[in-house]
Amino acid sequence: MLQSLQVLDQLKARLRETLGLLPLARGTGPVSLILELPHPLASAPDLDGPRFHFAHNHRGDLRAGYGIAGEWRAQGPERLSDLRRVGRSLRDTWLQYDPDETGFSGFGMLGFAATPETPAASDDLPNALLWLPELALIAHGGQSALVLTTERPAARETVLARWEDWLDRLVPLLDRPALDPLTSAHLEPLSSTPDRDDWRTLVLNALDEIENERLEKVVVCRRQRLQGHRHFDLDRLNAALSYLFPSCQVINIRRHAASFVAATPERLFTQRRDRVEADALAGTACRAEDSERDAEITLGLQTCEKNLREHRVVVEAVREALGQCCRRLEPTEEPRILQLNNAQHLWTRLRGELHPEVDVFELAERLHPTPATNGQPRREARDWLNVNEPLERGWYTGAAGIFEPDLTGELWVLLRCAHILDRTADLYAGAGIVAGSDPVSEWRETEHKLAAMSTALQFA
Ligand SMILES: C=C(O[C@@H]1C=C(C(=O)O)C=C[C@H]1O)C(=O)O
Repeated sequence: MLQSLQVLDQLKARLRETLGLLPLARGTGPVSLILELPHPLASAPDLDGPRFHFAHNHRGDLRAGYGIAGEWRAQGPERLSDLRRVGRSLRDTWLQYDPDETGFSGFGMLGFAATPETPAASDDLPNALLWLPELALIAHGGQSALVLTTERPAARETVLARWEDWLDRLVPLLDRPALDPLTSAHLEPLSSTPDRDDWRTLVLNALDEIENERLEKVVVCRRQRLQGHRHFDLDRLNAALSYLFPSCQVINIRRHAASFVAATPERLFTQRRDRVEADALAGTACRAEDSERDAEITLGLQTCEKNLREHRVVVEAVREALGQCCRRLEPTEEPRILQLNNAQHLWTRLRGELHPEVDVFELAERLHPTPATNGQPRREARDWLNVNEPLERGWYTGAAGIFEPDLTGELWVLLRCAHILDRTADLYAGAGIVAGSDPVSEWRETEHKLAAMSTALQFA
């Protein structure tokens, strides 16, 4: 506590010293002040109000945003080009002040629902959202910083008061001891949409489309509602997900009362300058406790014609999409295996060098949705799902991530996720259907995928 009070005093002093550098009264557009934190940051605390949180345990990366310095919403087929226009004007006007020479800059969140037409499920999450937080935390490579952002023009005294208030709320929580674990809780399974029988019909209908060559692959999904006996604690849930899924991106987005949470293994893409890397992840098998059995399952996945076909469809589509915005593509490697504690997947990484001016909005437009979560051909699969899937996906199979002021960044496919309010969690999972798929094993596959979130929820 004493330590955090000292840090608070130091940061406030640094804020007063450096605020004068910022041209708050001149021009328009955001301005960010980046202040180094004296200690490494292991987690980002929750504060009341809107927040987003991205944490990747294996990489040691953490980005969190609180409050709203700016936000832009869009919906419909032009949603990403509409947000791109906003992004471009941000790029031209967003000023960065990094007096501690951390090398970090301000950042924002870009996220969107599975389809451009999906109405917002409630006012929790709009269809597509570009969000600049007022306060942000970043930890990377053993270094951490805090970023304060405001729109210009702004009065110096008002900005100082607001930013000091953020520091008062956040800094005392930074060296809070880790939470003691709770006993694991029983979760009551409520309804599944579709239920088992309707799932069978849905998969058989999809197989008909495939047999009649109208579709090559389609990904169908279900929603499982779970009820806990205590309110789910989002900090504990983040910690449990990061521990159980250290190679996944743990995402937590809250605008109002409800939270959207995911621990996703699938990156839509990472863009750094003119380099891009994207994941093709499709083809799934379970894990086994016994290591010999587990190795057999892995081998089975690597040699299963149905899974390899399902995977190839995604690799080809991602490669084609990247080909439209890359001047050079690296040769495609053989699929490897991505192992999670509840499932293993066929995984291919694709890399390329982008044409100038390509940004996260264009990459998102070209790559999303991949056939890993939608199907092939893209348009036909989406139309078929619009008519046949008995639920709104909302942000499940949409994408979310971080964008930098130069409009590069990284987006993740929103899988292994739940929409959480108080004691109720709606979990989502899907499975790719290709010729040879079987409704019973595809249902089982969704159970394994749902287990990612339900296991962590027991400790939240
Ligand atoms: C659709 C989901 O996962 C996707 C589908 C996969 C498959 O069908 O094998 C594997 C990974 C993901 O791309 C999900 O987790 O809900």
